[in-house]
Amino acid sequence: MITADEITVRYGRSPALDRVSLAVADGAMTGLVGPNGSGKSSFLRALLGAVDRAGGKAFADGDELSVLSARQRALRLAAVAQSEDSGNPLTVAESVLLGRSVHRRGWEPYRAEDRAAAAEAMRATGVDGLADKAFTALSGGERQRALIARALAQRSTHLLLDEPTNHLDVRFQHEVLELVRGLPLCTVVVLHDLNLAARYCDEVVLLDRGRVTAAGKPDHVLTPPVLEPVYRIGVRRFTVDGAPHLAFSPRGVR
Ligand SMILES: Nc1ncnc2c1ncn2[C@@H]1O[C@H](COP(=O)(O)OP(=O)(O)OP(=O)(O)O)[C@@H](O)[C@H]1O
Repeated sequence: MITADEITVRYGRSPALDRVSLAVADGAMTGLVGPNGSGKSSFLRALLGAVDRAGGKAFADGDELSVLSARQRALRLAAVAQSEDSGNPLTVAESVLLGRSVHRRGWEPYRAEDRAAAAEAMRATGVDGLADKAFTALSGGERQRALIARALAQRSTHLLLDEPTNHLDVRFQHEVLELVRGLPLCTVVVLHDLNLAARYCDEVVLLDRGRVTAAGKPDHVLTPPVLEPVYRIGVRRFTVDGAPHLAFSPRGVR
């Protein structure tokens, strides 16, 4: 379980996140949505300890994240950031195996179970056919799937994904989220595509200018009256396959 309690992040004087609280249950997937610059990535960075918090606390399974060592934190949280280093000189298989580093002590060689976990993660994300290809030679979508494979190979109990569907074609967008939703993990996923959030997330948290504007089931959060003032665009809502489906109209803003 992830619990964030009034997290505040500042870059300089202005707060990028202002007392943001949320809870994600085991096995559940929470979507973090909101306009550009609303603080979504900053929230993930605050959980990961990649930015200093100006206030608040964050817990994974009851343990305060800021007091854990980097290794202890990595055993709990696996992450895929928005843009990851593209200068990686490794093959896909080697890159995915890096997710197992946290399970090794010092310079110990990888064990059979590390290779098995990496192979399973590559199969699950459909990059097993690319195992020997250089990471730098991958397309944007292939690279994204390899990064997700690396995070899955880590076998942490919680997963943080920053726009994991970026660069993915429509089929893989759905496949990746279907896959992630089916994992018995506690997942926070930043999504720009509100229709993907509606379909795959158990809960949605809407951020606006660093604050939580709405939170709850997609059905309750992803409504025209909630979304229109935040995104300042007209929103119409339909139902497709039992999930809310939104259409946007720049001229329709109320
Ligand atoms: N390293 C930084 N230094 C200064 N300001 C920053 C830094 N990183 C983010 N910000 C600012 O903090 C605010 C929140 O940024 P953040 O990247 O968390 O938003 P976001 O919701 O993830 O945006 P996007 O949807 O565009 O990725 C923005 O105003 C941004 O300009």
